[in-house]
This record gives sequence, C-alpha cells and structure tokens, in this order.
Amino acid sequence: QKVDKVTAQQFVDLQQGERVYAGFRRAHAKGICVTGEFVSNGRLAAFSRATIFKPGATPFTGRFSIAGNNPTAPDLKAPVRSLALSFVSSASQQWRLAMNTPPVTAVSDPHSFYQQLQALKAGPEAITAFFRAHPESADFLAWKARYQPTASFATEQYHSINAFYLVDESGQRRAVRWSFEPRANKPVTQAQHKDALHDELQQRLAQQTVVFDWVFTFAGAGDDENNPAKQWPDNRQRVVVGELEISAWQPQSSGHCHVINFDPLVLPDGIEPTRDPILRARSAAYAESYRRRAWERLTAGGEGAKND
Ligand code: HEM
Repeated sequence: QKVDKVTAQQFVDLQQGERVYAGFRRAHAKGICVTGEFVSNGRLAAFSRATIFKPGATPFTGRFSIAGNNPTAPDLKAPVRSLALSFVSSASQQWRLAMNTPPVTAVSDPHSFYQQLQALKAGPEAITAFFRAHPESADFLAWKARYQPTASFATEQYHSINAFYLVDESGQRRAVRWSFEPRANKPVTQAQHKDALHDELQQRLAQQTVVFDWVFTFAGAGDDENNPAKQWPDNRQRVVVGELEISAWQPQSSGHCHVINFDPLVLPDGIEPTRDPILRARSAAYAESYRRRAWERLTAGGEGAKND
C-alpha cells in the first residue's frame, strides 16, 4: 500500500490493529507509573536556559512501558522498552519526554515508518524485504544485533532518538540528543513470567531508589539533527547533567501517568524542536491516540467506539 502522506488517524488505526483495548494507549499500552525527582548538577545551564537545568531538584511523573498495543502483553517478548517523563517547573514551563531503548530509528521519514509497521505486522519475510529496501536502517540493525535485553527496566538505556536544540541565555542554539544511563547493573529477580519487568521494578523500589544519569550528546560538524536514523560518532561531546531518582511506583490505571499525553513537542523555554519529520508525526499520532483513549475512559468503553 502506497501512502504519500500518512495522517495521525492512519498511524493510530494501524498501531491499534483489529482488537481495540478501550481506554489504553494505542502504542506502548502496557506500563507502570513512576514518580521521583531530577537533581540537576548545573552543568547544562550554560547551554540551555530551561529552569530544570539550574542546580537543584525538579519532581516528575513518569512511565515505564513496553511497545505494542496490548496492555496485558508478556513483558519479555516486547522488542522495545520505554521511559516517559513529565516535568512541570511552573504553570508555563512543562516538558514531556518519551524515550526508547534503541538509540536511532530504522528510517527517517513518517511514510517509511508507516511501511515498517505494516511490514512488522505482515511477518518476518516482509520485514526482511523492508530492511533490504532501506539501507538507511544500517545503524538501527547494528544496534539490534548487539542489544541484549536485560531482566529489568532499571538496567536499560533510554534514548531521545530525535534531536532537539538547547537554547542558551543569548539565544544560541545547539543540537543535542540525550539518553538516560542506568546506575543499576543487575536485576533483583530473574523472573520470566508475563509481568516480569513490572514485578522486578516493584520489588526493587521496595528496597532502593532507581537512579539514571541524564547524559546529553552534542551534534558535531556534519551530524544531521533532522535524521533520527543516523547514529552520531562516539567521540561527540557528552555532558552528564544530573541524576534521575525514581522513588515510587503506581499502577497505570490509577497513577497520574495514565492521563498524560507524553507529546515530545511539549517543551519548556530553553529547548526547541528540530525539523525532524518523525517528531511532527509523533506529536500528531500521540494526540490522536490520546483523543481516542480519553474519550473511551470518559464513556467507559461504550460510546467510545463511535468516536474513532
Ligand atoms: C512516526 C513514528 C511514531 C509514531 C507514529 C508513534 C506513535 C505512538 C503512539 C500513538 C503512542 C501512544 C500515545 C498515547 O496515547 O499517549 C506512542 C507512545 C510512545 N512512543 Fe511513539 N511513535 C513513534 C515514534 C517513537 C519514537 C521515535 C520514540 C522514541 C524516541 C517513541 C516513544 C514512545 C514512548 C516512550 C511512548 C509511550 C509514552 C507513554 O508512556 O505514555 N515513539 N507512540
């Protein structure tokens, strides 16, 4: 199927599939709410005027999740794990971030991303043919070949994938990507069951906080900030900007994260979006998914279907 300009509705129709789980996200449906604070060390304040990067702590609501449309899927079968965060520094300064375990996407435009999702649904032969036809997937495939999924949300790395601009006090912009790098290096359980990652996190948080370093990587000359499929070289400048400390969890059905749309274009002063077309497509699709699930929750699944 050739789709020249994929709409948010088409994306969400494809992602939700035949079976609609009313009231849940159409992608990354299974997750768990977390809360805690980010403690900034002040090292990014010279590059971004965002309040959150001044020295000190900012609380957040977040969500760990696994990719897919099914809110009861087996944790360890999902190819991608995710971390989303929402910071509210003041009434006018909010930041929503949604990160995944791969450092890059397989493709750099929404149309190809849509075709990749179609190929994934069609099966192994279709996806092999898709990657053969898309040489730009090389960096993603190299990551996939070396990636070893762990038995814990707390021991994974989560990446912005898309680049953004930091804007300093004088208005100067610098392109960056970021990642959250785990301090923990081994799971507290080795469970294999359906909710293994969720249970491991709950057991871990009963004993200790879960800590990640927040690391920014600056684009170098020749790095295209509008192409999320291309890995930047390892020697780029990196700045560790502070610690993300997760201290508590809540079930997603009753926790605050369930009603948040982690739209990656909700940005505070001091952070700006690049022209990466995947970023725009994400924002539109998240809004459409949010529109559907919010309506279904309001109408308890009944009338909700009529709103699709
Ligand atoms: C065109 C490409 C993409 C599309 C169409 C898409 C679509 C979606 C949709 C519809 C949702 C559910 C939103 C909601 O109801 O709140 C979602 C969730 C999510 N997406 Fe994407 N996505 C794309 C690319 C990406 C990329 C590149 C990343 C990682 C950087 C990512 C990370 C996430 C995460 C972490 C969530 C879950 C957020 C949460 O916990 O609520 N997505 N995506």
